[in-house]
Amino acid sequence: MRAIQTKDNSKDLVLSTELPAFLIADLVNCPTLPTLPSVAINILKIARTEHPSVNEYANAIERDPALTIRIITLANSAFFSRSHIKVHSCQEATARLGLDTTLAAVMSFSLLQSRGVDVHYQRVWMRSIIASLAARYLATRLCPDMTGPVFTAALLQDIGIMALRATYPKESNNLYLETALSHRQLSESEQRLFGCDHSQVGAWLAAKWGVPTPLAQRIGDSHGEYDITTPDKMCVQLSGPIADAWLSPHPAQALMAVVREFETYQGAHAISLRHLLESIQERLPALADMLQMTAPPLQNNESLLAEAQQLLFQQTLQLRARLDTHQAELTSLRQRQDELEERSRTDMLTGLANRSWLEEQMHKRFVLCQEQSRTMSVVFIDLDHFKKLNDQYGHQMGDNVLQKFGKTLQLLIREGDLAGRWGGEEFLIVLPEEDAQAAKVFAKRIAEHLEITPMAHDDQDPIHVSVSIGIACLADGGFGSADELVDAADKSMYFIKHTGRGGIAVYGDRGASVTPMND
Ligand SMILES: Nc1nc2c(ncn2[C@@H]2O[C@H](COP(=O)(O)OP(=O)(O)OP(=O)(O)O)[C@@H](O)[C@H]2O)c(=O)[nH]1
Repeated sequence: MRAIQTKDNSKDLVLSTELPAFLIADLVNCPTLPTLPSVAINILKIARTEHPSVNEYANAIERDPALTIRIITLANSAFFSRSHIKVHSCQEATARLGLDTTLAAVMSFSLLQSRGVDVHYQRVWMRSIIASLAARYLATRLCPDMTGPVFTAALLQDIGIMALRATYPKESNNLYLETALSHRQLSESEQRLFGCDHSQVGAWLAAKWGVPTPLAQRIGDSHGEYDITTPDKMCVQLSGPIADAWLSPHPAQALMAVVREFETYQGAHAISLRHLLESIQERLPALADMLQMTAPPLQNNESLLAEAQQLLFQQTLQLRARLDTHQAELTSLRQRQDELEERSRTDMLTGLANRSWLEEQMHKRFVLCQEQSRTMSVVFIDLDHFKKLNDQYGHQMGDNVLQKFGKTLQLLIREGDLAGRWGGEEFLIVLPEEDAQAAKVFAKRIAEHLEITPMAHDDQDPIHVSVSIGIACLADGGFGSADELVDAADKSMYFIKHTGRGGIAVYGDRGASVTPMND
């Protein structure tokens, strides 16, 4: 890649556009590369001087009578003439048009005259003409001081296509005659074929002709990301898509896309789309005429805008509907995840916490108690003679008993307690902040409840179960882990099993605290 050096010695600017070396070599060696007639070259020379004047421009133009007539006609057209006062000399015309617009008019007229206008050039130039009108309108709203330079850059933004067509006629034939390609797609295809697109080639060509560097730079910047920090650059960048929309077979849709792009620009409120379209409409015939082109049929701005607005509205509705669907999907995904998490913590038969969740919680609570010097008690419960119950009434009845017992525990615990199924017919309850005595009171309540409440019925006959309960309190022993605490409660429970079942034992306080249920 090579940076482009300009001949612009009046300002120390270097064009920040780069072209691949092979492309520069091909362009330089191309015998049919677009050139400018001497009148245009002279005007460019004047443009590069420190203080170009209207007189100097007019003198240079007057050497070409055909060009002079065109410039005067343009100055008298509705485009530039608000009053009905006609200008008659090239000097008056140049003064009315301004130096930038005169330069743009001279260059585009010269280029079109030297090339002849085939169908493709007709299309490209019509785009440029519409773009220049759009850019001019935008500039009057966003950067009024830059109206002239913006207009000129927009009009010349596609000259790179002329250079690429001349240098690569074979490749260009397929590329540029493909009318279905959008300008953005065209630019992408050029990138693939030539390593850069026509905006950069245009900047190179302009620099080679000796146009002032800022103008060449604006041509080079006409594509790419919108730069909202430099309104003059953005006016040229936006002008292309507006022209594309104007020329599109579906202008409303294309215009809607432009509106969307507008919305991202904070100065957009200063722009009325209706006025923009009206301004293009009003000025297009005169400019097209000056360049001996046929302007496309007039648009019905009212219905175009109405259609674009309708489409925008529909699109917004569709977007909202899609958002709602996404939101609903997200909510149901979250619900599903919550359900899955809940399931992974729950014992399916009883609905209590399962063993793994109990162990995890025990571990966490144990560490917390140790850090904060707090206590907790663990109550280990085993249903007595459960095998016999299964044998006598069947496994299903055994399940019913376990379920009912689970519900009973849930009923009897307090908020903050944690009840779970340790496995089979074994249950564990964690009582935070409770000492052994309080845990024993709780255990007794369970036992008493079981005495009066059957856990199932066989026909009409109530089925009662008794339980063996072991208790361990963190404060009562030197427990090194949550497992050791559970183990202690388990051992106490086994003590009851071995001494006849249906009782409560507290770890570390054996003998004295073995409590039969009917105590
Ligand atoms: N219905 C049913 N039975 C279960 C379930 N899980 C374990 N059991 C049964 O519970 C019984 C436990 O028997 P044991 O460990 O001998 O204990 P037990 O019969 O209660 O005797 P003790 O504990 O000494 O009073 C076994 O027969 C298991 O099959 C379950 O989910 N559903």
